[in-house]
Amino acid sequence: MSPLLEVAGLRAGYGRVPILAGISLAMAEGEFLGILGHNGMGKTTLMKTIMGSIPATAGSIRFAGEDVTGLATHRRSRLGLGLVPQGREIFPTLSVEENLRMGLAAAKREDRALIDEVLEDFPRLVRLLDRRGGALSGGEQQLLALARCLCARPKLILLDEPTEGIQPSIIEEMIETLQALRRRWSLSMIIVEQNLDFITQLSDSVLSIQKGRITGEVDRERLIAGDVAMIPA
Ligand SMILES: Nc1ncnc2c1ncn2[C@@H]1O[C@H](COP(=O)(O)OP(=O)(O)OP(=O)(O)O)[C@@H](O)[C@H]1O
Repeated sequence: MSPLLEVAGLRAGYGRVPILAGISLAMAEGEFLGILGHNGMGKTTLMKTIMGSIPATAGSIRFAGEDVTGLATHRRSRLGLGLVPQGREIFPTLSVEENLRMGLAAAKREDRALIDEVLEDFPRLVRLLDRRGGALSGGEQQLLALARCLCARPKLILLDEPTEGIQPSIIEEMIETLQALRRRWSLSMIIVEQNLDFITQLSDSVLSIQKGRITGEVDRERLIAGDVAMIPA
């Protein structure tokens, strides 16, 4: 079976500054792939280039059997790519419910029932539907960003540093939510993280990224042992 996502020789950067130096990776449908790397190694740039908000300067991105390298972001969304961005980017003055409606904009059909289905996996958000996004805790905002992304029914979610600045109790809840979503929906996910425990619990395999290159697969036993000496800063 062909991979759901296939990235080959991908290069991208900001102006004349190259950041991604030829990234290649492939993942199957249903897979949860972790990408581990320190600050500034190019994780967010990779997510944005796959999503299309940063143009690729070389290489290719194939998703769900199509070459999407030159496609606009909204067209990639329609094909089933979804991004939960670093820093969450929820709308602070809109209510939780309104934020979820914004997620419907990327959906194939704008249907309130899509929101209700998503909320079944987010009981904490059901209690907060009328609250302004800006009045939620960081962890609640992260759950909202994930739920908003799910409203568009993505096949592949790109989850960029979801644990950044979030209290441990909500990180546990996020792990449980993601595991439940995985069981209930046919989802694939790329999880970009620095949090070893989070990435280990959720990923089928983990790649390390350094200075815009994938430097290899991280050994699972060493990950579980918390031994990250092989990923120098
Ligand atoms: N808008 C921008 N303009 C210029 N350089 C940028 C821009 N955004 C990021 N960079 C640089 O690109 C490099 C990779 O950044 P990126 O955000 O992809 O890293 P990261 O691995 O996601 O790390 P972090 O966790 O700190 O976000 C860094 O050196 C960063 O300073």
